[in-house]
Amino acid sequence: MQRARIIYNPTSGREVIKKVLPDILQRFEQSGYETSAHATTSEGDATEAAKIAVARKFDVVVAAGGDGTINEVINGIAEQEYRPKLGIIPVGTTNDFARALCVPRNIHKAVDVILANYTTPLDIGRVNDQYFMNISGGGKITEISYEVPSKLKTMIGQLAYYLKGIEMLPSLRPTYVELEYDGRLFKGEIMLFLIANTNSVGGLEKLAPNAKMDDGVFDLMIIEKMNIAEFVRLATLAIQGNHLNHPKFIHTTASRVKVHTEEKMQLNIDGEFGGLLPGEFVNLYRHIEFFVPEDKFSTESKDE
Ligand SMILES: Nc1ncnc2c1ncn2[C@@H]1O[C@H](COP(=O)(O)OP(=O)(O)OP(=O)(O)O)[C@@H](O)[C@H]1O
Repeated sequence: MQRARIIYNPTSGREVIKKVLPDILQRFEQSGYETSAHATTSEGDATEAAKIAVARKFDVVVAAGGDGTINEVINGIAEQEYRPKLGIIPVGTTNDFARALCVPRNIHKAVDVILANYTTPLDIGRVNDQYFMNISGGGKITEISYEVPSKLKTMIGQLAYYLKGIEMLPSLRPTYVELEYDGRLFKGEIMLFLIANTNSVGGLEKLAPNAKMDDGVFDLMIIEKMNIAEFVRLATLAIQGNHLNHPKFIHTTASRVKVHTEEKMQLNIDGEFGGLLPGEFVNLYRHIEFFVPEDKFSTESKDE
């Protein structure tokens, strides 16, 4: 019998997961899984719970929460030799991973995806000793999201990020960086750089429209020094997907990126604070098997 471990964050999003957990457990049991659940207690606990699930050789781990929880679970699995298959139940404030994986935000439909039992191996990013699924980056603007208190996030959701973003804009300033990527070099002042593994970044689905999760490369985006008015204009273009030809927007792909900075620059990993740069980003090719909807993924992966 297959064994599944559900790691859920009871505080994610609007705290709905707690109420539906018995139903979810029952659905897994009815599908033939022996299932147990772990409620996370604090920051980092999902990583520990995932490591324990690996040690106990669970066949399937399900991460139920927002992007923060899913990132923590990935951090518990990615460095291990035995890696259970990973399912996602998105119940967070931001669910960029789920969007990238085409996993529905309806809890029962997300469970349907897992129980349909179709998986595909996807790339995972590593920077220094941390892992990310969606996006990493640095620059003054990326220091926004984790300054939003989590209470506020639960109350007003996504809007909190935008309000905080607007408030932070005047403090946006360029930083000098040196970026070495697949043997090439960029030197200069930038507003921010982003290293994306998926095309779903902070709800901007057209930011890296061609990013694929199983090609072994990141989309590297560099926004060169500009004034705030220009930056706001570029951000507006990005929402519509019309930013790619902007003269100060550099867009390329790379499987390895090394970043050096002279002044302190914070690293953002999947929307959370990830320590300070320098850093080396490595794409781990098709590293974890994810449950995904077959109709959205099967043709894509068969071609390659
Ligand atoms: N019991 C808990 N109480 C408080 N915080 C917790 C608890 N369990 C986990 N956390 C922390 O909450 C953080 C945010 O959770 P999560 O990402 O699941 O939800 P969210 O904040 O609603 O959504 P998102 O991160 O997508 O915005 C996690 O990174 C984790 O460190």
